Amino acid sequence: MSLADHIFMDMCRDILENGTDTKGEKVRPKWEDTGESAYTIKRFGVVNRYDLRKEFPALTLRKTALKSCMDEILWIYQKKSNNIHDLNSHIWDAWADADGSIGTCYGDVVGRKFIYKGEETDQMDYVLRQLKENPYSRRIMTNLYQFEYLHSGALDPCCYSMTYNVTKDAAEDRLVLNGVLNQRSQDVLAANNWNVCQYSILLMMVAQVNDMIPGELVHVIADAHIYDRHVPAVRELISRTPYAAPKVTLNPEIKDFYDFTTKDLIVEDYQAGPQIRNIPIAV
Ligand SMILES: Nc1nc(=O)c2c([nH]1)NC[C@@H]1CN(c3ccc(C(=O)N[C@@H](CCC(=O)O)C(=O)O)cc3)CN21
Ligand SMILES: O=c1ccn([C@H]2C[C@H](O)[C@@H](COP(=O)(O)O)O2)c(=O)[nH]1
Repeated sequence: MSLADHIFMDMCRDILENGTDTKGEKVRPKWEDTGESAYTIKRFGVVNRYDLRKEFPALTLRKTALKSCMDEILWIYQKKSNNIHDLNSHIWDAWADADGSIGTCYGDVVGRKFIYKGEETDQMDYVLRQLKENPYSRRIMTNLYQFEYLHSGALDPCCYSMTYNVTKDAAEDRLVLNGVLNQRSQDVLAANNWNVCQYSILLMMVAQVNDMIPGELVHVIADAHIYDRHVPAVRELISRTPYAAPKVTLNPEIKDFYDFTTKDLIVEDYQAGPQIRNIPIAV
């Protein structure tokens, strides 16, 4: 039985049993079909730890579209694009303008140039270089929450910072790459495991090109919520019996972060419960 399923089930039960309801309060998101406010049951300050050395944290209660979520993480951190035409899924369509742009958020912010110690770089190149040259630095992070660009982005980034931190596996005499993902807002049914798998794959890619072992992902969520329309689906989902975690690896031939494609993600033995079709997404 996968550990990630247990973490997910415990988090959902905690939100449903101990969370606070935003019903009747002033909230931003709406349901696209009726224009009604999309209320949630929310829990403040959820922290989940995943150890990639034990298993890949894909949910088995239902399948997470691992190639699609890798595609979105490559869109943001590798292609550094803000245009949905560079994305193979349709998850961002509702937020794009007529040209396909989601404005100054996500990939646009990752790719913005700045000068660091006299050289032009961007946030991802900074991380890759620091891990090579100075792996024990405690200053290795990306931060997408840039106040000057928020007004012209389609959505304020939800997963907004990733801090990379290196430890040592003394037995194997190799470095281990860990990460803290900070998320200000989490749609638990639509995107929790989606985001967890994305940043796990990102950690695996960055570890591989630095010859490190992918270690722990610590996911810190400020506002973990279940939308009102999602409650029956969540209750049904967490009543299911999980399977063992799948085996998820990367093509070991890839040595440059910019060479990874979704073809390099190898998913084996992914057994999961039935898909929940047509989850409504609050906009
Ligand atoms: N309310 C809300 N929830 C979100 O999760 C969310 C937003 N808004 N706004 C922007 C992005 C878009 N995100 C999404 C939207 C849809 C799926 C989704 O439907 N995923 C499907 C699979 C899609 C596929 O196969 O490509 C799933 O079953 O997980 C995932 C992330 C995450 N974000
Ligand atoms: O990667 C993502 C992107 C978005 N979300 C969810 C979290 C919220 O439900 C909405 C954003 O609404 P805000 O009012 O801006 O918080 O999108 C997610 O879970 N993961």
